[in-house]
Amino acid sequence: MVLGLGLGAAAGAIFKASAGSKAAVTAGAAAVGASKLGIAIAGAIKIATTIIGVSKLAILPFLIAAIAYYNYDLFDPENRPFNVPEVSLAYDFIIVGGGSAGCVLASRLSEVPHWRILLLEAGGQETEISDVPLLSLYLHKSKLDWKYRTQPQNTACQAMKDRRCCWTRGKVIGGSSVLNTMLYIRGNRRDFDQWASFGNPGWGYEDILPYFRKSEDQRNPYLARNKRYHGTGGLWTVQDSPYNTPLGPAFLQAGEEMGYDIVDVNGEQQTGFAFYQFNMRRGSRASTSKSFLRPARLRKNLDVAMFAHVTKVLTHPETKRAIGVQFIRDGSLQTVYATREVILSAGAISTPHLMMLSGIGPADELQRVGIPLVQHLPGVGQNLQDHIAVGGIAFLIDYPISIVMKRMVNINTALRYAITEDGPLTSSVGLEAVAFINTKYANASDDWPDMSFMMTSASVMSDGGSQVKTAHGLSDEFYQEVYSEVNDRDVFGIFPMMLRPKSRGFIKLASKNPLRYPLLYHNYLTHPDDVNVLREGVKTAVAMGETQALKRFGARFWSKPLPNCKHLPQFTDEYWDCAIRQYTMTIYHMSGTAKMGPPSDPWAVVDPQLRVYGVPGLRVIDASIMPTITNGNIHAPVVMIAEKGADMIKELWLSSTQWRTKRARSDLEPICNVTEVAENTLKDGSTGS
Ligand SMILES: Cc1cc2nc3c(=O)[nH]c(=O)nc-3n(C[C@H](O)[C@H](O)[C@H](O)COP(=O)(O)OP(=O)(O)OC[C@H]3O[C@@H](n4cnc5c(N)ncnc54)[C@H](O)[C@@H]3O)c2cc1C
Repeated sequence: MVLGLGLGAAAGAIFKASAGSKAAVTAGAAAVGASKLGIAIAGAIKIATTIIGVSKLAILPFLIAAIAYYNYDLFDPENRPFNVPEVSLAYDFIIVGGGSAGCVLASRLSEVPHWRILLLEAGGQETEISDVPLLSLYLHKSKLDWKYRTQPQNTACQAMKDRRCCWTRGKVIGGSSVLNTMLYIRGNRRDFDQWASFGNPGWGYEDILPYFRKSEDQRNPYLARNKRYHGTGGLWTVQDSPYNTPLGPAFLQAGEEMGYDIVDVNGEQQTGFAFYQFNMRRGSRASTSKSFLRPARLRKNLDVAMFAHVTKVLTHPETKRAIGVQFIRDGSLQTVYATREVILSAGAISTPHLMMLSGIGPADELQRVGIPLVQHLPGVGQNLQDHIAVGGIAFLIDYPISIVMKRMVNINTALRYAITEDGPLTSSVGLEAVAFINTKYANASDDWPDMSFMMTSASVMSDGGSQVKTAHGLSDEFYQEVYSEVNDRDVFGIFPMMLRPKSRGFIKLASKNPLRYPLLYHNYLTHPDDVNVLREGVKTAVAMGETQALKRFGARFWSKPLPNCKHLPQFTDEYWDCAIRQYTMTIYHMSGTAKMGPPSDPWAVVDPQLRVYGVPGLRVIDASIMPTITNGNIHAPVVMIAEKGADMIKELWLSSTQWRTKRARSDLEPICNVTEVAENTLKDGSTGS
């Protein structure tokens, strides 16, 4: 029906809608004129529908028209970052990858007015749709996603097409923070104390806690009162979801029934149940691009170049110093130089990939594909860690209260989202509450739980087998047999997520062609302890459906036997051991592929200052540096790493004698002479393929 209205009519309908709540918008609209506004709305609709595909969601044009009208860009004080058409010959710092970490770095480093910063990002701008929390699953497999798939393996993801897990990654300014579900979880103090104990001074919990507080703008006054753990006034908003179903409080009551406390999971004690804290601002996504980069967009010393695919880090042939990068943009191979540092923030897949393409990595692996060795570092691409959960653990209920997409996405909810910034569209795909609990394999007195429950007022069948199934890459046969008969029914779901996996995957090169994706080996559930913990997690999740708090809604576990496990008696350990290998769900927390460690650790790729061993002038600052994955969703720790990384860079360059001496001569003079470096590099052929 909405599509039938057509673009003009949809926009027209919006113009007629009551405009009262945003005075500034109304006043501004008069000044700009309806025709310009109409053009802008049409433009927004075109961009967003091209990216997502209009056939997927009939409401899309109307929703975008509403958002574009009520949040009209011209009046947004924090508009999108500029995309420079050309980059200069050289910058002080080049940041590769404008994702979660890259945007934080660009913002923090450009605070130093005499530094020139370049941020190179392979993707383009965010869209109106990527702002809408309920619709994030529509971004998977869209143009904003790199669409990685792992190599087929027998240990997990057996229910997926070709037995390959889908590893969604953001290809857009803001990176995976534009596609994620915005859950704000810092992890456990023991994670960081363990990092320090591995030989990484400065990374203990008390060292890193100030960096969590620094970025945070906690909008829940009750949580914000606790100033030891929470910050206010930072660039990154953390708020409660504006929309919860009655299932949200029921999850917490169920937790109490099970003997757990209601806690602030980012505070003193992690073990317990809580409502999620979200990186949202006024009900919309607070990506790192929006939160960190937009406030810096007018800085003269910061250039952001989008659609720039970096293919190689250039190193000096004698000193091995990183001196610049090559990238493909507008169909041509370009070179740009860094006079101080190149920083890799391309994420846990692309960062090790780029290192190997540049000759930095395991010598035998580079030799295999014919890349000349610059620095042998066996740990590059190894130590790959991720959090996995079991998908499809769903409970039918008797009341029409859960997130059923058909019911939730309509003109009313679109207007509610655009005008009052709340309603079902502000729900992050139904995620309402979180639990950190102990299976029998954890020591409960440690407050270092080994299992997290992500509790949702929806599940895989809540959109009738369309987008969730596609996002997770489930095969048609599997979905059809297990879930199709409960399409669009009211349900809730629990994703039991194993927190400290012992299995380790790896990444290797498919070829020396930089545009070919690397080969990804997840190795999920190859360690028997992981199987034990995940199995116990599933059993506890199923048992949780038996609590009074959830039984009140008529909760009953959807126990259709899984195709490959039918031969095993249901509810036995053998059955669960089979089941967890079917609908194995990544929580998209790839990390650890360029791990931080002391020089004595042969697998360490970066030192505790995040500098790459053996390659001066090159740092890695993103999820790759985690020695071990943190105990919870990892986005907040990635932002913390970037905040700390930026400070370490400032400490080095703003305090070093070298810098001060140079600075005395001229504030703008770089450490090395760009033209000289460029000429030498070209002469010795380092810029070649
Ligand atoms: C679907 C999804 C849901 C998630 N949900 C949550 C959640 O709710 N809570 C949570 O804590 N965590 C969540 N995560 C994880 C979290 O978002 C990521 O761990 C985090 O964003 C990683 O940050 P990063 O900076 O390491 O990488 P990214 O944010 O992925 O940034 C890497 C950037 O580099 C760019 N890039 C890559 N290669 C190149 C190249 N060759 N040239 C130029 N640019 C390049 C990419 O396009 C991207 O913008 C989720 C992730 C996904 C994908």
